[in-house]
Amino acid sequence: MTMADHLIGMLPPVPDCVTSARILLIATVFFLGVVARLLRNLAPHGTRRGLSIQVTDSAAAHRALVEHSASVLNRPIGVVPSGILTVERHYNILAAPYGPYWRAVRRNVTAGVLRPSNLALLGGTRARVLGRLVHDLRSGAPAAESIYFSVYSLIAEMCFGEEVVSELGETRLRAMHKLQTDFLSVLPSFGVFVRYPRMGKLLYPSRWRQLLALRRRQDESYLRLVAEVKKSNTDRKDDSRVKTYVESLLDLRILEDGGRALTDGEFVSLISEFLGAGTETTASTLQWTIANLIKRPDLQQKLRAEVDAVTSGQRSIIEEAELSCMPYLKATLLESLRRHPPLPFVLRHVGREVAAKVLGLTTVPEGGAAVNFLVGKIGRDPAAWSDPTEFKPERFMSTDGDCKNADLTCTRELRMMPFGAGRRACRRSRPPCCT
Ligand code: HEM
Repeated sequence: MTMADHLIGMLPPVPDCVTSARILLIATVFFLGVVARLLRNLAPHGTRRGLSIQVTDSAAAHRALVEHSASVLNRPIGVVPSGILTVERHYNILAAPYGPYWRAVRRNVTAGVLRPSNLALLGGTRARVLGRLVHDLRSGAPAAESIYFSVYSLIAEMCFGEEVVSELGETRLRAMHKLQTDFLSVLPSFGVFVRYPRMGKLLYPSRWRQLLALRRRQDESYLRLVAEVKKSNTDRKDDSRVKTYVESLLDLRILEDGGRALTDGEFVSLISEFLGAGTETTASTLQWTIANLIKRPDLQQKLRAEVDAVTSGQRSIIEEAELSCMPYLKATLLESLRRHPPLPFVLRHVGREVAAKVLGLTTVPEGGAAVNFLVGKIGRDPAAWSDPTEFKPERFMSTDGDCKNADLTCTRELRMMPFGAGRRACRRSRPPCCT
């Protein structure tokens, strides 16, 4: 007997037409209930309304992400917005399931373009981009926009190379940056197509068309640049320069998958990720750091004194090697990453057994659950940090107190994790003075 039958059974005998009306009413209420639940689950911003577990305890995060990192290797596909691009296996690194492809593309970026020795060779590019940023800010250009575009230009050069980017020109580079920000701002609302592929397309046809159009524009602009990198590579004799990200992707072979090269779809996903992940995180960190320095002229003065000491007050550019002699700059960046981590949480798919054993959760369904590790809250935990909401770089200057909390690798213990933790952490992309 269904719930509707049960309810009808409880009704007193009434004329037929009234019974039909009641059945219709009950059926309508049930139907509306089902539709309401469905729509709640299809919430436009991609937030999962089902089982959502949040971890704010740093010891539990360390146990799960570091001590049991071999068991929590994947992100929950249905909840990661970029998962939408994986429908045809066009994985980026972030969304790729653990396996040969993930290992190959991750190793390629960490041991290649983001290798500290490689980054050290980019001093000239950084100086040029910084010079243009200072010029833009002095001429009154909007600060946030200028910071984001400067970082984007730097990451674009690391991706395609100086020659290809300068041939592209500023107007077209700005258009590409706009495409990237448009894409990132609507990406969360596309999560619905990953969780409910058929129903999502049926209920949100215009959003689906918007996704396809954005992806097509990415295909067109990135693949054209890949072709130009390929062409300029064949013409070039000089091997001493820094290898760009696209060059490394062109050389990459997935050995455990028959030694295949990357597909066009994978190229587009990986380039989009590199430009997006590299720009948003770095620019947001810079923006928060500058905002805090503007609010606190006393901190600005301390930093100025350190810069003057290193450059003897003569130069506006700090060399890579000099960064290790700048403890106050390091402390300021660490404090910025602790107080305002660009990614406020990291996600993992956690199996039922690990959830019970490591996190003490006994209600996780058989297939496991999505777990949010709240990076922001962990970095502001009053049990681990004194005055956690204050912006105090000094906490990282002493050899005792909060200073011991600065281990960004989270290997031994975890008190802040702006770069995540465990095998899926963002490695090798830390600011050079914070490694
Ligand atoms: C201030 C700078 C940055 C911060 C704070 C940051 C933060 C993060 C965080 C929190 C994660 C998730 C880690 C986890 O799940 O445990 C991540 C992953 C990732 N980040 Fe970064 N990131 C930064 C810069 C960059 C840059 C410059 C790039 C590349 C150009 C990059 C590429 C990636 C990639 C590819 C992943 C996915 C790693 C994987 O799933 O294996 N990040 N990042």
